[in-house]
Amino acid sequence: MLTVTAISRSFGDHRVLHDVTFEVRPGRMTGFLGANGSGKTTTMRIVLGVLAPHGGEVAWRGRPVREGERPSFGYMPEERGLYPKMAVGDQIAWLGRLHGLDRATARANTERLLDRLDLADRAGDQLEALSLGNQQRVQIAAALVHDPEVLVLDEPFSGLDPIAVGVVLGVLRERAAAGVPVLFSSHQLALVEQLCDDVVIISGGRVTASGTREELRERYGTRRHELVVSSDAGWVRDLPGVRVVELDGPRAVFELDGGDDQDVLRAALERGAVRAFGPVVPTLDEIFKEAM
Ligand SMILES: Nc1ncnc2c1ncn2[C@@H]1O[C@H](COP(=O)(O)OP(=O)(O)OP(=O)(O)O)[C@@H](O)[C@H]1O
Repeated sequence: MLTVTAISRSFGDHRVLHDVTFEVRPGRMTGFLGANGSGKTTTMRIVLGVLAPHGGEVAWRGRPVREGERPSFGYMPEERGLYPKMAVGDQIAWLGRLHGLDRATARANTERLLDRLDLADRAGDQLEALSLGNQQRVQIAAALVHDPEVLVLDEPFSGLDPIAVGVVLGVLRERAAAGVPVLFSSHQLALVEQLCDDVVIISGGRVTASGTREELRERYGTRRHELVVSSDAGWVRDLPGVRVVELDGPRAVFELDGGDDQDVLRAALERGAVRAFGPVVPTLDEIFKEAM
């Protein structure tokens, strides 16, 4: 388990992180969500030891990790720092060597990863000759070549087409299944909704919600209910203890304000057929807006 406890950080007088606390569990994909400037990159850089916190602690397997002690972390930074003129295969293998792999293992890992990322035929090309999406796949290979114990990826899916998302996701899921905690940031809520097991939402440098995807849905989702009947549902507005938030012909979405959802169902059945009835499962987008 990777734990981030009460991390704080300022730049000059500007406090950008306030007691940031969350965990990234082995074998899980954890999505790190936040608006621009909310503190995702700063947090990730602290987790990686690229930046020192002003308070708090990062621990891996129960032991605090300090600067220079993170050789087995794989990092994909937001500013992609690879060499444009160097051949893709040489570059990945060289990064593997920098992480302490012997030459044969570095080569073998490079080949396996490029093959897995559908880049085998581009190994001899200069990085800059690749499309941006393919360069991004190379970045993933760079973060993974040394078989890291922990993966931290800043916006790994931005700019990828749906096929590339699937390829990269497959590779990351494999690592997660092998027991690696995977933390990745993203703005693409719909994508995160499909991909992640756990979610951490950060706003203004504070964690405003965290938990499994299902927990967040439950926590934020039990308030709204949907009713679909066969004629106009306007009568729901007159029920006591019910507040209608959306009304569209036969469909009403309502919140309970002291009322009971089963009373609403009974009232609907007394009037005729009920086509649908139940709690509305919120999208991550709705949870995100509420948690901001
Ligand atoms: N080196 C720095 N010096 C001064 N301020 C900084 C520095 N790095 C980050 N900040 C500030 O810290 C805040 C958080 O930035 P950060 O890059 O962590 O946000 P983010 O959530 O990753 O944003 P984005 O989604 O836009 O990448 C911002 O207000 C930013 O201007």
